[in-house]
Amino acid sequence: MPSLSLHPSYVFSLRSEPLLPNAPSRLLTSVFISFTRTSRPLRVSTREPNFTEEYRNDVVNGRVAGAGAPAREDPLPEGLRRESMPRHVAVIMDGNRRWARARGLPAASGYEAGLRSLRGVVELCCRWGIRVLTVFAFSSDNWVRPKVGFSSLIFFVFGFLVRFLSVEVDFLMSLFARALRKEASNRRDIRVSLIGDSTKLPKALQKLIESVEETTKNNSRLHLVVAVSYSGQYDIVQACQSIALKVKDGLIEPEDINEFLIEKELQTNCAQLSRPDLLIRTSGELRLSNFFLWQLAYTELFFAESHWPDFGEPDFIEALRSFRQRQRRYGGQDP
Ligand SMILES: CC(C)=CCC/C(C)=C/CC/C(C)=C/COP(=O)(O)OP(=O)(O)O
Repeated sequence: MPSLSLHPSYVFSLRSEPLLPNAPSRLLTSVFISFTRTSRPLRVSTREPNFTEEYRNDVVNGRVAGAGAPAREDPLPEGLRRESMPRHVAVIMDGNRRWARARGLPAASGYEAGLRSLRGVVELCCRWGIRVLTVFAFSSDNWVRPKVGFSSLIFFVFGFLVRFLSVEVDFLMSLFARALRKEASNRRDIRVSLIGDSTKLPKALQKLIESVEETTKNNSRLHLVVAVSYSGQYDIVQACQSIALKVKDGLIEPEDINEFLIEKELQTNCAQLSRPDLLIRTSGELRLSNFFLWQLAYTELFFAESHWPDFGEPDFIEALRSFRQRQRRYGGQDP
């Protein structure tokens, strides 16, 4: 549960688990340590723009990453059809803390349960031929959440107030690191990418991300994209900054700026992502919370009541069945 950054290159995590199932008391059971350092430069896109009509044609003709049918798939559950499955599903994994709070557990237990849920959804995407899964794991706005400090450490060492420590940021970072390490060693056919302002992440995590992206870059069954320290506004701002620099350097004129150019500079385009076909948000909240703002222009939205740790196969099937009923017009005429 508590997690400390005692040195910029080291993330030191302690996790507590209940002694007995459903018991309110918690004892320490495990310790995780991670280290290394580096920084990751922002990648510059060289892809052609893909906006609305062009983009739709690209998807239909299989030119967008994640488009086209994969080779190995399970039969689909009743009510789903191969031709009406989304290629790219994006998820706002909301409700982890509420799930934990409802059980008298610390926030960290909610995130651990959320990670288990994510593993289940990744598995289902692989089985059902969904090619891209983007998960909103940590918003640029989440940095204001509690981070453990020295006083918390003292409390912790003396065994007091353990259940009141809310050290979400560092814990989440160590959870990402563990999950990434596991993914890199799994040797499944899954490509993992991260989008977001990686310069804000601990150096050890930046290094790990770089190596996982490199190790998995040729995998093709599923592209799992984790949005960390990401927000839709951040993405648009960094795209504008990049365009402004090009204007300043005389590479383009202000009149050249259009939707294609902006889209080209977005981090999603740099990661060679198609736009999401379906966005799922769990936990009953009906908002976008600064996730993909540009990219959701023609995305179908589905809001589930379950908290993310409870989101399982039946919920996913319900979302996909709902997606199947939608008539997508991309702002154009009826089909
Ligand atoms: C490797 C990897 C991607 C791990 C996934 C871990 C995970 C489930 C992260 C979710 C993070 C997050 C801020 C969710 C929002 O729920 P919340 O904390 O705001 O919950 P609340 O709405 O109940 O307060």
